[in-house]
Amino acid sequence: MVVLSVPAEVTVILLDIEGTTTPIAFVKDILFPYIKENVKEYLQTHWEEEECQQDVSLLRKQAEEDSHLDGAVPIPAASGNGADDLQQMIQAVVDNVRWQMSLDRKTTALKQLQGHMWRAAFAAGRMKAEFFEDVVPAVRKWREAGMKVYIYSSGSVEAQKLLFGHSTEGDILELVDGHFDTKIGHKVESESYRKIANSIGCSTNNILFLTDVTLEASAAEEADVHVAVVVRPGNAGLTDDEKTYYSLITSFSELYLPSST
Ligand SMILES: CSCCC(=O)C(=O)COP(=O)(O)O
Ligand SMILES: [Mg+2]
Repeated sequence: MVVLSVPAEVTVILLDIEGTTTPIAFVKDILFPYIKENVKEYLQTHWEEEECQQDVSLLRKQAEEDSHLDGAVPIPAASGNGADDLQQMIQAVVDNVRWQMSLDRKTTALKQLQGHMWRAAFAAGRMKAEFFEDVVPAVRKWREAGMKVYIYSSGSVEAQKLLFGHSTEGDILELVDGHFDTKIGHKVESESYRKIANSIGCSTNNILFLTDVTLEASAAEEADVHVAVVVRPGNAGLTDDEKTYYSLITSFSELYLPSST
């Protein structure tokens, strides 16, 4: 087995979710279709609720920022003109959500609504989150060795907690010391990793970030974070240069902590 030694200065392991702890297929074949199929009904049922209105406001703001993009779907402001107007607005939100999802956009607005929609499905036991089989044993071992374990995903913190709280391995939320999402910044921007270190109270070089996306690895590395690229079944392929440049792991069990036995 290939072994990757974790530098002695590392005290925090920061984990991506999709493609790292969790198969991309679970996200693409279960989580995302649930949104596409249920978004209209969800909006119709919850429209009057404060939380839903906040989600729509954020989506409308995002739609304004996206107005220059090809195929962007605007969300009109409410005119208060009856049921037809409401149905048109709901349809605009549905079209906007589907358009963003067709591009796999990671906007905070989209991720916030998705998190709220998954809440009911997880709570009702209609979904259980999948984790690769090496994840839970490795995370337990790292924590026993004194490491802190944090999550940084484009999925909202609320969605992250749903996944860890309702997994095929049971409730594994207690294995995580904290969560970050795009509210701290986008994963392809190095400033986000400096802010994460600051929020945890450590230096960036105390962090090892595991991700499947080399653009994220590159941004983290620019901030002096240690990185390893995770190669899982179903992940996007890497170029030869990426394979040479980055430390690669195919399982969390390949990480060797000098402090552990
Ligand atoms: C944690 S919620 C489900 C996944 C998701 O919506 C997503 O965008 C995953 O992005 P990641 O940064 O974990 O690759
Ligand atoms: Mg990922």
